[in-house]
Amino acid sequence: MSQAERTTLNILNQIAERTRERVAEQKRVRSLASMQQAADEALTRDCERCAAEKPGPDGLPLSGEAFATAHAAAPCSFPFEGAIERPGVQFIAEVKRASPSKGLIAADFPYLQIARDYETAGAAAISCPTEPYWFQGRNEYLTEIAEAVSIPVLRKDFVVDEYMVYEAKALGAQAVLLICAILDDAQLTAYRQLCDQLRLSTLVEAHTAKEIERAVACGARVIGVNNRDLKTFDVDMNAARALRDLVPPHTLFVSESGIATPADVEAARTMRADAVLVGEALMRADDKRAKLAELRGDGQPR
Ligand SMILES: O=P(O)(O)OC[C@@H](O)[C@@H](O)c1c[nH]c2ccccc12
Repeated sequence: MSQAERTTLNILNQIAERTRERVAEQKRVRSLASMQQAADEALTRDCERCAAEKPGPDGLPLSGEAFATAHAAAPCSFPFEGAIERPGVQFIAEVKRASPSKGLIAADFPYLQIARDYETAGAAAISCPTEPYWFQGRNEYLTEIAEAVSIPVLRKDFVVDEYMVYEAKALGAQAVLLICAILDDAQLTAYRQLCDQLRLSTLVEAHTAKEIERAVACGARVIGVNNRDLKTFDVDMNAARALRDLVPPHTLFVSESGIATPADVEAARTMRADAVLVGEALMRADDKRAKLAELRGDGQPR
């Protein structure tokens, strides 16, 4: 697609279109089969870790058939979901250098330090954009962050191809964002099920009642409403509240974007959100731990 053709699309579709080109470029460098293998290896490493947490009667990790039986009875958990289903509003803190609506947010970008600060400050999970052109993200940030912290990491990208799901697993993510507005029903279901197989959680993002319906239909266990309309960048802090009741009771609910004050977090609490996804307000704060404590409304930084 030419630059001229691209500029006639809304920003979300521009990013999705550029992402399809990015995946095509990547596939030339590394095949789908090779990416699938890397994802499988990451899954095997997860299962080994999970087996080590279920030692046999002799205290040694289970192996072979004993492991298979124990694993079938109690498969590896989904740590991202475990982290945000804890009581109270949990924080998914975003490590973001730039965004299409705000341009450069953090000229100084010590991403590992930021991720560690979020973890010490009590964030439940980290969101890491890997989109290179509008968010200035990098796959390496995700891999390094996932190694540096023990809380789960969400890969924030514009998934438009199964390749990106395998890649998320290979990079070390525990969760993947799926945006309803750029995927059809068949893709939503296929990618969500693939995530299940790879033991990746999905945060399925909706912005309209119809999209919530589609998110539920694809089997989403975690649904997020983006308060920012990705087609216009307009932020409406009532977007999440307006759609909240359409989300079934046992589905985890995340209010995303525009959260900047303790009152915004309080609003999330009153709408029974399980988590908030916060980027800019944290990224602009010099002291991230103090800002998280302020947002949480519990005074002292951790
Ligand atoms: O920086 P904010 O306003 O706190 O928003 C964070 C996050 O919700 C936002 O980056 C986001 C949510 N969903 C997305 C989808 C694509 C790109 C970006 C997003």
